[in-house]
Amino acid sequence: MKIFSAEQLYEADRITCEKQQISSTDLMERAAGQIFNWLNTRMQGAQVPIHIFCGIGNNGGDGLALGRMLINHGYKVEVYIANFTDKRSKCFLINYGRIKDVTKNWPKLMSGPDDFPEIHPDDIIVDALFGIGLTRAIEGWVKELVLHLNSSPAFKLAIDIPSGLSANGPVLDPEGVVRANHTLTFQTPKMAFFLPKSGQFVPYFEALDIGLDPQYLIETKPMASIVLKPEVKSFYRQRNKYSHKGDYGHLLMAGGNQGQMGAMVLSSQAALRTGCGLLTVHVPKCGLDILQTAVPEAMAQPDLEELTISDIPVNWSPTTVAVGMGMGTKAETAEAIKTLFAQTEQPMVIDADALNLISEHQNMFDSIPQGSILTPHPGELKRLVGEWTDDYDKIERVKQLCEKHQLIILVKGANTLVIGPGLIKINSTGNPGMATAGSGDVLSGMIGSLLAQGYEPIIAAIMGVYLHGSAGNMAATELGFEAVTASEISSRISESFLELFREEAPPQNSGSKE
Ligand SMILES: NC(=O)C1=CN([C@@H]2O[C@H](COP(=O)(O)OP(=O)(O)OC[C@H]3O[C@@H](n4cnc5c(N)ncnc54)[C@H](O)[C@@H]3O)[C@@H](O)[C@H]2O)[C@@H](O)CC1
Ligand SMILES: Nc1ncnc2c1ncn2[C@@H]1O[C@H](COP(=O)(O)OP(=O)(O)O)[C@@H](O)[C@H]1O
Ligand SMILES: [K+]
Repeated sequence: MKIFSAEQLYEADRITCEKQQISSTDLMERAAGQIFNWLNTRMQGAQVPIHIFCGIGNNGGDGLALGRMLINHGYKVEVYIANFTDKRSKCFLINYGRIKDVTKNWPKLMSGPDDFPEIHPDDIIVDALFGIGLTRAIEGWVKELVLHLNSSPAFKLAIDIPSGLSANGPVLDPEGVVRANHTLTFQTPKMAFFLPKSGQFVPYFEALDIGLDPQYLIETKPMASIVLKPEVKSFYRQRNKYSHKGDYGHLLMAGGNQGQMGAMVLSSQAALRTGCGLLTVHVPKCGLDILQTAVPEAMAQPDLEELTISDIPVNWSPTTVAVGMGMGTKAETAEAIKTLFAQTEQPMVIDADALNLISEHQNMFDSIPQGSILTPHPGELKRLVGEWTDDYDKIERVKQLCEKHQLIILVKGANTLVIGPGLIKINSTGNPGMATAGSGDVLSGMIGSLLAQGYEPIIAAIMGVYLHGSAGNMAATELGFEAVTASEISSRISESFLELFREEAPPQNSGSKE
């Protein structure tokens, strides 16, 4: 599913009106109609007071049009206008006129805190103050209005985007954002819904189809796209009946040091469960027995050193390499990584301490094989790209690094981003139970395994992240967030593959029909 910027959505609106020969007021009518259908399906005429708070732009116009539709269907509605300027949009004005035609209870013009209404906890608030046209933080008494709405426990439904959030820009003032319980957004989700600082304001959302021009939506390169099951399923490659283990790649996994051998155990198990044909682990001598006992399927190649990694021989040409898990950052390990990069051309997975070493020796960037996948957690990422000012600055820094060195870099967390040259993919699986020791090691093993099986690096990254999150979701469903451990995620990798091919139950009632 694509994510467009506010600018692209305005363009989509314009082209839609032009091609479908409708006015922007007609398009607003369609949009408000979808919100009405959604509410009407759920409320079935219930006389719960609905308070609609409108701004003076087109988001406010949506609120007015919705108010009229609800009034026409006998709902109990109060409409308020935050009358902070007389620069009202055309569609707002048309809908302001139209609502006056259907009720004697005209919208109440608010010009300060004295006009704020009391809201009963069981009422419903509709937030139509600002949409994607927000250009600056909400200030003055309108901000006080947002605080007033936020102080109410009433259910809050945001139209298009919670007021105070930018569609694709940083949060300007976290206090001045409506804390909506649910957001009904038009056509496609907004970037803000998926990034940590702004996503917290969008706990639940649904995208309502308002019939924007399909050609524009298909042909326009989005700023990002969300990875959903059908896409991952399309990547999956069936196994040939006559295939043998040599067809599924030989992964070399290097890492571990005294006290952190578990990371390698977790990665190895995850790699095997993800399907690579052969696995060789390279660990310091002290880890040999641990690996051989915990993961009997893997072959083990001991380092020359007892306690740490000092060389990673690849003269036997593994299909690919995953390096760094629990590896430590000793000087001899840095040398081993440098040699590994110099001797390897094919893309590899680079995680954890290998990333920390690269951060310490920035000249190593130039020798990382192109197409390699870097899997930093937030701390490692900060060391790689420096301190960022906001989520968008973080993405920009990662994008630049990807382009400069032709790499794929993950921004891990809720909605992990897979960023590659010219592309941002947003993962849709995963849960906070996965914020647990070793879950990143499982992910590296999975991606390394997919890479070894011949999936393109970008596909291996997208697929690995999706399946890892899906396995985590199954673990959380069965165990609850707190009891999710990396091993529990790993043991559900098989389920995550099977789930790709499970048929969905048909939707009950989407509420988004016209
Ligand atoms: N045909 C269309 O263009 C459609 C527009 N739609 C609605 O239109 C919305 C966008 O409408 P607008 O572009 O009119 O913008 P908004 O309604 O989001 O904002 C209104 C105006 O407020 C001003 N403003 C921005 N930040 C402010 C601040 N902090 N304090 C005070 N004033 C501020 C801006 O000049 C902006 O134009 C969408 O989010 C959606 O709800 C929908 O009806 C779908 C169709
Ligand atoms: N709140 C969250 N929601 C979803 N996934 C999460 C969340 N927190 C962490 N994760 C996932 O868990 C993994 C954690 O990786 P990482 O921090 O590298 O773990 P470790 O270093 O312990 O192996 C990542 O894949 C990340 O996306
Ligand atoms: K809004």
